[in-house]
Amino acid sequence: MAESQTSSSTLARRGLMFILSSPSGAGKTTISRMLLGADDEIKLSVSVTTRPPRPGEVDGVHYYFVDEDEFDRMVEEDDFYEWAHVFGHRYGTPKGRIRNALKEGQDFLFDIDWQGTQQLFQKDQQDVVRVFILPPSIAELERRLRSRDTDSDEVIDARMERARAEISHWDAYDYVVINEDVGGCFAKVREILDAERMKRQRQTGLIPFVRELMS
Ligand SMILES: Nc1nc2c(ncn2[C@@H]2O[C@H](COP(=O)(O)OP(=O)(O)O)[C@@H](O)[C@H]2O)c(=O)[nH]1
Ligand SMILES: Nc1ncnc2c1ncn2[C@@H]1O[C@H](COP(=O)(O)OP(=O)(O)O)[C@@H](O)[C@H]1O
Repeated sequence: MAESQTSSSTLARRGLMFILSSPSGAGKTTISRMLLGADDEIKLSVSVTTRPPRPGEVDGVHYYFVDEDEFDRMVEEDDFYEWAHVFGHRYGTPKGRIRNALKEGQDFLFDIDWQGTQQLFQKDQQDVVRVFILPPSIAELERRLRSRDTDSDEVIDARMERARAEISHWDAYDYVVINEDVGGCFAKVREILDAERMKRQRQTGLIPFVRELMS
């Protein structure tokens, strides 16, 4: 078969900003890590935080851990796409090289809260895909936070206090997935990502491809 100038399997496309949010403990970190492990085309947007690292968290991989002064400096120098106060700490999305990489077809995963989601959406509606993960019940949410064994009782109580407020933002998302069993939830999140990649507007290589088909 003669090789065509434009192959359908290598069509250029614009990258997307794939946001996963949930009340704390519902499983977004678990799903994020599964997605990053399974899919080479998506990279984590590593946030900057003033929260201390949890055991096993690596600076520059899970977060950039900074002190209050460093965070202030980054705010002053306009280094953030968005930032927010969450659970008494500050979290922000650094600008880095995201804009240019999107043009080159790189996808980014954002594990950020509803405030950050709103800000990113206002800045860049066409590239943002918003997914909200819900726990199957409040009792299970609390069980998961306790079983994770990373936070004190006080911190867990504060996270549970906030859970209802966080859940109330569910309708500001494009997709809502209930994380009952991890495998099922992960499969649904992947389907969403795959379908969003196929959106006509994102497939920038379609115009020359179709032109060639029709010529
Ligand atoms: N707005 C915003 N929220 C963030 C960012 N990074 C993390 N978060 C959110 O901050 C909250 C607390 O995160 P974390 O301390 O890692 O605990 P988690 O709830 O167990 O994931 C979560 O809702 C995250 O989605 C960020 O860069 N911007
Ligand atoms: N579907 C699930 N069933 C049971 N446990 C889960 C499920 N999803 C996540 N977990 C566990 O619940 C805890 C909280 O999940 P995590 O991904 O850290 O949540 P988040 O990032 O939303 O705070 C972790 O110990 C994780 O292993």
